[in-house]
Amino acid sequence: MNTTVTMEKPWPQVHPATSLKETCKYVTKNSQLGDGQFSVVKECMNVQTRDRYAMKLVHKNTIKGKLWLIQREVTLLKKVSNRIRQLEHAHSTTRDTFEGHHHVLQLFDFFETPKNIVLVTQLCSSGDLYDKVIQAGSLDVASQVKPYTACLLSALDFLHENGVVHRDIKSENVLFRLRVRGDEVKPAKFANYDHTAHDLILADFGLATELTARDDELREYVGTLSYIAPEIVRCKGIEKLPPSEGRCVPPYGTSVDIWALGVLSYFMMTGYMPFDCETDDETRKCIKDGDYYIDEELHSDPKPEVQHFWNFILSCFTVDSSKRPLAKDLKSHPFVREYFHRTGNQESFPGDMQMKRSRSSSSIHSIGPPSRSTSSSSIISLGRVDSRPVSRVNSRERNLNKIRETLKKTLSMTSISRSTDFNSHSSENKVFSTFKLDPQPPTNCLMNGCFSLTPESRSNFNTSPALSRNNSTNDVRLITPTDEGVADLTRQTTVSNPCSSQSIPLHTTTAPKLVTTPKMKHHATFDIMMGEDEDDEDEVI
Ligand SMILES: Nc1ncnc2c1ncn2[C@@H]1O[C@H](COP(=O)(O)OP(=O)(O)OP(=O)(O)O)[C@@H](O)[C@H]1O
Repeated sequence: MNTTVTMEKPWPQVHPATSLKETCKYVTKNSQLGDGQFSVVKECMNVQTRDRYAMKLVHKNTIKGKLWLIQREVTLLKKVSNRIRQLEHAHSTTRDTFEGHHHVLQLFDFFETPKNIVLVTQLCSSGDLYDKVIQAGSLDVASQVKPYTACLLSALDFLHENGVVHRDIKSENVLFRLRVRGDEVKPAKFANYDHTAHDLILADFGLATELTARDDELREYVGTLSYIAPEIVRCKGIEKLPPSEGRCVPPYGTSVDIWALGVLSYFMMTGYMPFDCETDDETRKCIKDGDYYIDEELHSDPKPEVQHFWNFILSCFTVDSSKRPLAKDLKSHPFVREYFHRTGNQESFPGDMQMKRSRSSSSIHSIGPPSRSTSSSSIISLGRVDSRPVSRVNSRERNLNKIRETLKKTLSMTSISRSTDFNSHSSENKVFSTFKLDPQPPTNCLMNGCFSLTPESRSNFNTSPALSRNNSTNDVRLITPTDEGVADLTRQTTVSNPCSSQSIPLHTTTAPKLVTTPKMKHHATFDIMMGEDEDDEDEVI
């Protein structure tokens, strides 16, 4: 995992003109960080602050009729990000090793262009957990599985406390952020676990939803098959039932994320999925029965952390969701509790002796490493969306040992010492245990989802650009052709990127287009470089 601390402020060479002072302008790299079913994600830079972000571009054509999905994602990310900032401003920290709110993807800005809905988020360019597990074969239980699980638990606790259920916890949605501050490097004496856990970010809120009072009726069949809880499985086909019958299906809540966390921890530990079978129906049956594959050799490993792991999994895989522990309860589980400040109330968990064995283990379970879940493998069978066939997440590779031999790399744990007692939780080790959120959002960021910076000028993504701009009441001057900053910017055709020696093109049409609309505000200037895609020609807002 590349955890290089990046301090430089590369790419665009914008004239430090004061006329750009209030302009929020982004340029993107041509290459993609990733893509999803509806979106392309690119690295971008605010040309004024030089802070680097991820820019998720959701092409409007791809979400026709499903705009509400993006609206929901933005609403949730905005709520969560606002809450994170509140906590930051209040200097609110716990004595836990991980601050849950630091590990949830932050939204910095969002706006709409004629072609795209654009989300500017924290940059997580250090890979994802899926790749980390696949490359290693499986992760080290003490130094990796435990802290990653604890960190995710902390993030889930934060989300659940704030009424948000993620519904798509999986390794592909766990990213590692770009480090932006030099002082985040942990001194060796505290590095008794893989400190990339501090970079871990839970992303993709595409299926997340808020648990309002109304949402005690969460009965949507959503998620990714390998990770869904039994109560979600029971919602399959609910949209085809008459309403009276549909209401008889028990609703679900935040505990679906706890189940998925169990699946994810299991995947980290073993490199394969607990419930996957040859067919989707078999997988669903195993999930409903809580029938997961147990490797006898691993299960009988007497190491305390391994035994604690199995017990943790057992707790997460409690089939009866009303008995499944909450995130805050699991923080005191022996598997992860060393990362959390101890309170008086210690949750009791079932003892190892009560652990049940998988009844059908190897005969039906598919224990090959899973193939990357593409976005289309997320189940989205919501009433208002066309049901799509559920594709399987996992490949059925059987030759586990061969693949493991090929893929397994020796984990570099040489810097790991085991001397620190994290139970003592001195404020001293806390200093190095989590990070300060950075970069701060640009002072002129939107956060109101419109074309202008003014809160008055709100957009619900359907507002026409002209209307949105007209509503702006911000007293800013218009860009004129003689605007020094813009002129400088637009004179450039390429900017050399010191990092990659790649040229970052800056288009030349910005200023003339901007000045043709008299009411357009200075703030509403965004340059979105879309790369080579013909449809993605430069956009000016
Ligand atoms: N903040 C980020 N930093 C770096 N890469 C990112 C970031 N957000 C997303 N990505 C990359 O882009 C991919 C797609 O992002 P995301 O999952 O949010 O899009 P999506 O359209 O919602 O996808 P899905 O169809 O899986 O729901 C991710 O798998 C990841 O590789």
